[in-house]
Amino acid sequence: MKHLATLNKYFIKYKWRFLTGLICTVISIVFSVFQPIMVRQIFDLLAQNLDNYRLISDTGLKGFFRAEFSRVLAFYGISILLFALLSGFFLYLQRQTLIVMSRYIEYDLKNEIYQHYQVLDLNFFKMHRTGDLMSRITEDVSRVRMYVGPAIMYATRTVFMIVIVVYLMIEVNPLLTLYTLSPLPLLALIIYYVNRIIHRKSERIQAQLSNITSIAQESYSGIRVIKSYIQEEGSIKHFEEASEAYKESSVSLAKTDALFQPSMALMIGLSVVLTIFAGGIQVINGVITVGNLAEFVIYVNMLMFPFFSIGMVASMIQRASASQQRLNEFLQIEPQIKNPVGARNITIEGEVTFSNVSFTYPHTGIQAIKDFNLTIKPGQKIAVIGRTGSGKSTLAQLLIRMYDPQEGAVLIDGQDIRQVKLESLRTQISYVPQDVFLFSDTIANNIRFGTPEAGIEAVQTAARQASVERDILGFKEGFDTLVGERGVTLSGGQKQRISIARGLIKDPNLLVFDDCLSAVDARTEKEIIGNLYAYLKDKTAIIITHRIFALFEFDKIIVLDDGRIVETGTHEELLSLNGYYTDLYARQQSGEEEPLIE
Ligand SMILES: Nc1ncnc2c1ncn2[C@@H]1O[C@H](COP(=O)(O)OP(=O)(O)OP(=O)(O)O)[C@@H](O)[C@H]1O
Repeated sequence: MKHLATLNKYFIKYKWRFLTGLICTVISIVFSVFQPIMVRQIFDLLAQNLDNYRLISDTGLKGFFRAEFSRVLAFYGISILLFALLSGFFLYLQRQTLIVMSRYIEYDLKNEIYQHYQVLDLNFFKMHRTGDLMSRITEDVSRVRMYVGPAIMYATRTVFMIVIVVYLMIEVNPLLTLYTLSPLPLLALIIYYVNRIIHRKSERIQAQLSNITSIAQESYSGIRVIKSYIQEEGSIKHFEEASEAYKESSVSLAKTDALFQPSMALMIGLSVVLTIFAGGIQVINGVITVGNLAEFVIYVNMLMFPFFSIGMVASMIQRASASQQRLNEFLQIEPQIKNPVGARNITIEGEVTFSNVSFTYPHTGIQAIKDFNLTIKPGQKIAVIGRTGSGKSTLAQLLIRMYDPQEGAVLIDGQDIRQVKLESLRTQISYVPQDVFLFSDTIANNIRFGTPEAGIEAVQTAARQASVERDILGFKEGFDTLVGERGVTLSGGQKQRISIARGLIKDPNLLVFDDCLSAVDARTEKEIIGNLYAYLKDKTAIIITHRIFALFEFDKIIVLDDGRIVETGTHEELLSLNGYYTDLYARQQSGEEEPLIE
């Protein structure tokens, strides 16, 4: 329960709705208890006067009696109807306030979680599975909503209903109250356990359903691989197995569900029988009236749902508490990469220094960069080359502060980037990552992703510089073509070039290209490099690559191996060293490695 205390801030935020909801609950209950009271009065009136009526032989008097009875019955009938309407109206208001409040809280909570996801650093996302992250914002929030909405509503209703009705019952006869209420706690207990079983089974079904969905999703995405390896049969079998498990669980849930309603009816029937039996004896003994007995039968029915909801609410609260605990733990995670106190803005000129930098990925313990030193002057073009896993991308990640080094510092224009405002740093560096990611949006919006204010001319220029404009204009909708599932399927090279255009449109002084030409053909690569030459004229650029671009005159080429610089120099200087670079160059030329671009 203590975990749910975090939600109190929302009850305070929506205090007026909350209070109105509680008041409406009480009013609705008060109006509803008039019904049994009036039924009692009618029964007693009839019981008291029926004998007298039968004894009257005078037809005129009989007619008068009957008319009088009809009038009284009509009055009670209309009153009961009126009170039922009023009770129903306030019930409506209660739902309008409390359930609507729970939807507002759900909205706030989802936003709070999403905002927290946005501030958390890369390390967090590496350590958690996407499914887990998704379920926080969907399942956990919806369970918590069940607490702030329905659970609170049912709990308040239950408390007030039990207090008011039991008070009225005791007023009539405490002993009969005891008899009548005796099966009800048992009912609450049974409901609680049955509910837990139902939820456990529902959760299993939910997990199996999402398994089926992922299997289907994966097979749609991988349909080309499935078909080319003739694995259709295997894929069908895999799906059938998952479906079978889902079916078994669903049938099992249906069986439990089927028991639920009849057990409820049995409990209600038991209570009514007990009331009539014990109450009948009390009536014969003259302790209570026939009206009281009728009144009690209605009370028992009125108490059924509240007792039933005790079990339901208890299990709702339990589940919400577990979910809120998960949410609290998550919301308390502080991002490791954040703005320090007194963070400064920076206007990047383009000087980059790695000073004795060592970095180990925290969750794997892999040391990717070891005592790394490098200075890049403003306007210089640097190539970082090295075999796979040598630490090239890690350098880029450190430069845009996706991670902080454990030792040493990364400086831009002489300032330690840990002292600079993150937004200021990242808006002035264009980073084109190795893994391209395009959003399900138009090509134009994908290009202007980091600069939403950019006009279509700027988008077109960036596309031209990235040598992708021709491809885009070839699509029917041009720059308005939708990308992804709802739109066209782009080739790997087209995606890479759109991603490059996204980096170029920012027009910063410092750019990092992380192996982002791997999927384009040699001719296009040459074209892009030609365009980049002009574009990068006064800018600082770090180009991470597997391949040697002999055409591009780099100020410095750095050869990285196992997180360390093993060779450094210009193309000619490195060739004269007869080392790793020469070897790579020779292999590229002989076609053993990827081809040399010339
Ligand atoms: N997010 C990560 N978490 C843990 N370890 C990582 C992560 N990214 C990279 N590594 C590890 O750090 C080392 C350097 O990886 P990095 O991606 O920097 O190499 P790279 O030279 O860019 O390789 P490639 O050319 O294949 O992209 C590798 O051993 C890799 O397994």
